[in-house]
Amino acid sequence: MEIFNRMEQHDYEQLVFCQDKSSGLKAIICIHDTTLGPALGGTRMWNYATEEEAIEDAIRLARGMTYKNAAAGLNLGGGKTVIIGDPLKDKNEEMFRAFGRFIQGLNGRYITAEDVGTTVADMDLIHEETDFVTGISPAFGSSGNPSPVTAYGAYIGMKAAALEAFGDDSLEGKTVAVQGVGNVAYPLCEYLHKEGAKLIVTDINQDAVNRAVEAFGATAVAPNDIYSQEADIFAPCAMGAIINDDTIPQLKVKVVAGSANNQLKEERHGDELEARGIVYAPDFVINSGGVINVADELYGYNNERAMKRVETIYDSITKIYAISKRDNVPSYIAADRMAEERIERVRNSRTQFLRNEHNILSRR
Ligand SMILES: NC(=O)c1ccc[n+]([C@@H]2O[C@H](COP(=O)([O-])OP(=O)(O)OC[C@H]3O[C@@H](n4cnc5c(N)ncnc54)[C@H](O)[C@@H]3O)[C@@H](O)[C@H]2O)c1
Ligand SMILES: CC(C)C[C@H](N)C(=O)O
Repeated sequence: MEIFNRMEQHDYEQLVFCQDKSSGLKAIICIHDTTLGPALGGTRMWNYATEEEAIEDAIRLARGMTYKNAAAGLNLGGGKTVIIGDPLKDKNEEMFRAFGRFIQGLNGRYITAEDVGTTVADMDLIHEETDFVTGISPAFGSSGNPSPVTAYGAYIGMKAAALEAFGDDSLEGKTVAVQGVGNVAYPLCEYLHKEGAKLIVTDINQDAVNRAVEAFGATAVAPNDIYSQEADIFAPCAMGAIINDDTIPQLKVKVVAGSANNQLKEERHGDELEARGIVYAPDFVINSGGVINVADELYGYNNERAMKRVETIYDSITKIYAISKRDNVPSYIAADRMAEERIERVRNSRTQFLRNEHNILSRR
């Protein structure tokens, strides 16, 4: 990979490689854009097959956070970290503390939180070394695990998408095919079950599947069969790039709405969904509940204030469909525009000179 060429696409600011031999830490922090504020984005731990795959994931996820934070109205830029390793086997205290020191070295340009493969306990270890971490234990006055809040945001975002597709936002009697029943999707299934939706679930982890079958009477299917189910809604809640040339022709649903990041393998797959009349709820908007919740910690966590902002996901998804119709563009483009316009407006208003400790007037 030509790293600088790759960074020039979409104008990435910084890529940081962190290595600590004694703990086995191999982490890549990517800061995409800090126009709106410090880059906030989670840390993913995953057993990547190659370093290139890990870099690519960090890069794609970091840009997603820029758009997510901008669209959510947060004063935060976008970044993300990937740690190379198996979260079930390779974690240790020293690793997360070493990682915390690398974050501290960035002096607030990057703030972390949970993502796939990391937990509140991991964030607490990072917190031993730096304050630039969120999603730490409620015992510290923090918001804890963001996943249940992400799930709530995904649920109300799905209702907004249902309104667009079916003319009614009720999910009662609708069949939802859920891919991955992990930290976000399990509480999402709980909301759906409570509303009377029928659930079809899959996961590569059989225990996760069994839990959902027992708790919600869900129908279990094999991982590769989830795309072709006779369902109303497909909820991707596992990994990215699952809306692609192989899966789109299998879809029989009217809505794609789930928590996974980077659902579209390429942008043209968003065009393809639109061409098939499938209502797509743009991922970085529908899954922004978690970051909205952890970002509130930066002001001194207030659950009521955070949840009020999470509620706006419904209106944001509705607004995206309105922009999509007004501008005659697919919903993923409408969502991108919403985020990009905010970043550009702030970028332009930041051109005035502001005196601080590091400029030409600092000794005056
Ligand atoms: N946790 C959050 O607050 C949050 C916020 C925003 C976005 N997201 C995104 O939502 C998605 C899920 O996050 P999570 O925190 O629930 O992660 P998780 O690891 O708890 O759950 C993911 C589940 O997907 C399963 N899975 C992985 N690959 C699969 C496949 N090919 N087929 C079926 N199942 C598969 C895993 O076994 C796991 O049970 C991720 O893309 C994450 O980036 C999470
Ligand atoms: C909680 C967040 C900071 C990170 C979350 N994993 C996301 O992708 O939005």
